[in-house]
Amino acid sequence: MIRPRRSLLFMPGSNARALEKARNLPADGIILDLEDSVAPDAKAMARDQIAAAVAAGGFGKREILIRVNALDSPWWIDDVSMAGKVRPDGILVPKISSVEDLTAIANRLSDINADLSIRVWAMIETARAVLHAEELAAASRDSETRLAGFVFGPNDISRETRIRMQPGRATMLPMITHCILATRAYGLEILDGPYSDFSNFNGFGQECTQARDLGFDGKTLIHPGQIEACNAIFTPPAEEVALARKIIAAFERPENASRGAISLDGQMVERLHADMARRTIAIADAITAMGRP
Ligand SMILES: CC(C)(COP(=O)(O)OP(=O)(O)OC[C@H]1O[C@@H](n2cnc3c(N)ncnc32)[C@H](O)[C@@H]1OP(=O)(O)O)[C@@H](O)C(=O)NCCC(=O)NCCSC(=O)C[C@H](O)C(=O)O
Ligand SMILES: [Mg+2]
Repeated sequence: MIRPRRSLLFMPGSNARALEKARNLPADGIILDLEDSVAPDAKAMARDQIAAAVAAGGFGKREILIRVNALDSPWWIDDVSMAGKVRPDGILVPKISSVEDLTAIANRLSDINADLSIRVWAMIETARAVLHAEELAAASRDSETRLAGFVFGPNDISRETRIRMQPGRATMLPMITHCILATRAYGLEILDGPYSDFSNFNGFGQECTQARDLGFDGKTLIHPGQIEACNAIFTPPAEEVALARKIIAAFERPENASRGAISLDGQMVERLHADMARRTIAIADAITAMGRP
């Protein structure tokens, strides 16, 4: 099933007001954070607050992920145990660097008999994760890993590697493309990292457009003011959807039944374009079904 993931909004699990607001924000998904946005002495309170919020429900069709703490922290076992009980759509695990890390999470989920519907998302935000991106993506062939996709983490990458984050992201493009290729080779999804300068709407729009064109499925966000623009940029434009329907209709005509390539409005169109068109329509229909812009 195709699920729109244009916009996934992070919110600190310690911020009760943000958790309450989440139920009415037009993001495709919500990431309830226990990691970097929560101070060490607030971890337990945030865990309880997230558990209560997810158990209470009311998030509609929004995808709910819980970002647990990293495997080298003292909190991750309690975080994963809580997530296993309250059954979000998935958990997002920061600083995954090896297949062994994925196995540790899978084992913990299995030990607590966590529902199989809970998927695992890996943050790719260490040098080792980028270097091993293909190996990590390939681990999804073992269904026990529950791996659904990657979320790129530019801030931690920058912290560890000293590669600077710059407008246009020239410094990070090679690794971004490398990660996108790894996910697509194994049929996984990938979301872009957040844009921290949340009052810079121009810069944010440019980064969303770039993310879409690079092939990301959507972008993670840090402020509600980023949702609308992000949704608009990742929504297939009406003319693209109309063209997609035209391509499919053209291949369904009896005279084209045995043709691989046809001419449509002066352009060569092949069956691979019909495959792409079907995906565009599926995404557009899924967005419509969510009932929000
Ligand atoms: C960035 C913020 C700290 C800014 O907070 P604040 O100054 O309070 O914002 P506003 O006054 O503009 O807020 C207006 C209203 O919107 C609500 N709000 C704000 N942010 C959120 C949110 N993320 N989710 C839900 N609601 C939110 C406020 O409560 C106000 O509501 P109201 O009372 O009705 O007026 C703050 O936005 C924030 O904390 N953002 C999330 C930070 C976060 O989660 N960070 C972790 C993810 S990013 C990361 O970890 C990097 C990654 O791993 C990497 O390595 O790259
Ligand atoms: Mg990070």
